[in-house]
Amino acid sequence: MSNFISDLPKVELHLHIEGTLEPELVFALAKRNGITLNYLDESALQAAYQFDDLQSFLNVYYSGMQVLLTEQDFFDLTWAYLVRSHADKVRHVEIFFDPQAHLERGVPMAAVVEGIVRALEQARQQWGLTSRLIMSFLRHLSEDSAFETLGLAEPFRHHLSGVGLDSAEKGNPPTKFARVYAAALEQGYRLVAHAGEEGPASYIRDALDILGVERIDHGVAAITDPPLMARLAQERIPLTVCPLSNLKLKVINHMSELPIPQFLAAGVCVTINSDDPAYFGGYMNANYQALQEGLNLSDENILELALNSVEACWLSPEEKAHLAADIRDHGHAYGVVLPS
Ligand SMILES: Nc1ncnc2[nH]cnc12
Ligand SMILES: [Zn+2]
Repeated sequence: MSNFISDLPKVELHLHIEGTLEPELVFALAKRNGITLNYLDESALQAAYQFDDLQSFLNVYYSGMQVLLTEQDFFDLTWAYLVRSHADKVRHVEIFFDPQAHLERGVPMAAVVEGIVRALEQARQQWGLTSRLIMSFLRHLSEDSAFETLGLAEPFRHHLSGVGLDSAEKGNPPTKFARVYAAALEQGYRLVAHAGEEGPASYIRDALDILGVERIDHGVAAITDPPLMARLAQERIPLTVCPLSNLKLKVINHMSELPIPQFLAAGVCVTINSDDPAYFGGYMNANYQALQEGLNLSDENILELALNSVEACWLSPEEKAHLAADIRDHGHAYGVVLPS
């Protein structure tokens, strides 16, 4: 691991907290909650992490999270992620959670949100690691279910910065959630959505034009649509790309295929993130490192990607300026300087 990457201050904008559930914690929580698992041990579970596409991953992801039942479980899950992220020099994180995947198992919204928020608050007090929380709707479920979830979130509204859209993309276009997004906007939520991961570039357009999102999660399919690329660059609409995820889910066959150099050259505000790091082979440092090696990126490119994440995040302008200065100082210490 290069020191330039490992010591670089980072911002993570695309992270599913349920996707940070490491095999070790699956077994510990199963034991605590009296749940019998279908796997003999941690290595047998890890061996199941071979995916052909997004759906094959989602099957394992939804099955794994069944060990999460109590507020303490969600605290422990989130805290374990924050410890790893702090070690990776992550200074700010915007976290997705999937309430419907817990509500349908009888876990109350309060246990989920309060457990996550307690860990986020502890990280802020202990390390100054800041965060935002984004409630994601599962796009394979109905519009009615998304509306019901939005209603159940009302008592926790003050903990939630935005809403997102995830799960199986193909066949579940953004248009299905147009009315839910309009209602969320009305309630003051910021809006993001997964689009153009396995789905077409037209889903990215629809997420922008019909849902009104300000940021696209993944968005790699934009590379197939030059006018869309020009628009993303012109409007500086951020893309939260997840390199190891794209590789593991076979969105690309090799890291050298990820269009990061093209996005940077076009002036798109592209960012690097870990998505579901327990399943895809690494957290933030591992994603930056695999990307630099696979694409022969310069340290200047890496610095630009880190600064893009600051631009794209939801901190205040003052907090952003402070973090960007720390990132530029880190570059200076290594002789890596970008025009401001
Ligand atoms: N990469 C991903 N795409 C869609 N839904 C997800 N849920 C968790 N990870 C996801
Ligand atoms: Zn994701």
